[in-house]
Amino acid sequence: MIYTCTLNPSVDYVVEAQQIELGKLNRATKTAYFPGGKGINVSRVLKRLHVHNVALGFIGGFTGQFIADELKREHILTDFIAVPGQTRLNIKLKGEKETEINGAGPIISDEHKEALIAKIKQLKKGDILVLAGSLPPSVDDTFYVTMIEEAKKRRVSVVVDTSGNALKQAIAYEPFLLKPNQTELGELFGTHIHSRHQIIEYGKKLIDNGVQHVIVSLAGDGAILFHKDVILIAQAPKGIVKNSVGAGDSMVAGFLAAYVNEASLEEAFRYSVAAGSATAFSEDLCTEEEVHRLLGEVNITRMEDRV
Ligand SMILES: Nc1ncnc2c1ncn2[C@@H]1O[C@H](COP(=O)(O)OP(=O)(O)OP(=O)(O)O)[C@@H](O)[C@H]1O
Ligand SMILES: O=P(O)(O)OC[C@@]1(O)O[C@H](CO)[C@@H](O)[C@@H]1O
Repeated sequence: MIYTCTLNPSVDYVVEAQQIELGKLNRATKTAYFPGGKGINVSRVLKRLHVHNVALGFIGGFTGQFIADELKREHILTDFIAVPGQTRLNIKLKGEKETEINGAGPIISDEHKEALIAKIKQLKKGDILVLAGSLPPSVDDTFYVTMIEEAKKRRVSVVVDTSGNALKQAIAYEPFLLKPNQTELGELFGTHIHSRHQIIEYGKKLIDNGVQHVIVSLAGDGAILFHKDVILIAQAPKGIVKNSVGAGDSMVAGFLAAYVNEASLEEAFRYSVAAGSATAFSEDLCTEEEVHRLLGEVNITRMEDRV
């Protein structure tokens, strides 16, 4: 079974306006609410690709209830821990550019943290645990390490899609998959990445440190996959971007969906990039139909074998 864990879910409030001027009254042309947070997005895309999964994490208040209701409506299994306070509301402004304002999230007590660890202790060999998104302010960034340690004791494969220190600490545990974007890859090594050459250099370093698969996502420029001696470079399909929120999460879901269906590495990567782009070209997350439509448009080349 695949479990996703979103410590800090969100209701994503998408607001479209022709132009947005700070300090003025702006009128929206369109608004929408989506259940969000990175792990929840992974769960929603997995489900659309017919892969059963369970969404774990902390939810609270009317915003948390909205998430639980929406996932139920989509027939996604959940095992959330209800906490006092409100799940955050993240604003996604779509004017000439995309601007995001993400909330902080509720306070999580030690008792609730322990309740989540108890759920991780129930996982079994062969399960996959996806740890995705930021931590609420009251949760120390070593909390991911605690979860990873419990998962690894039980031979559960761990996927990590977060940033900052939490991501850095995860590397020592040789996760199954990391999906940093270019900025996050640079942050991992305390640098800014400006060239393809640097992406290759630092991607290889992650593999040399024991990470099993690394996908560096490059938005409209596609992605690069690293695994053992293999480096695959994908060009993203071209299209009109409607909402890139969740594109990275869709990549993780696409890769896992193909992996559990025993696709080859190249096919899993193709599926991953198609899912990311299908989400970028959609208002909500991708549909299976759109992913399949884009598969043939993902061009993958192999870099010569690593020495
Ligand atoms: N403009 C675009 N055109 C085509 N594909 C895109 C575009 N933006 C994103 N994608 C697809 O989505 C994938 C992930 O995008 P990106 O690198 O922006 O992830 P991210 O930074 O993790 O995003 P997020 O945090 O919003 O989920 C890309 O590798 C690509 O396949
Ligand atoms: O604040 P975090 O946890 O880093 O990111 C949260 C978030 O921006 O990520 C998802 C898209 O990847 C959105 O659904 C959500 O609002």
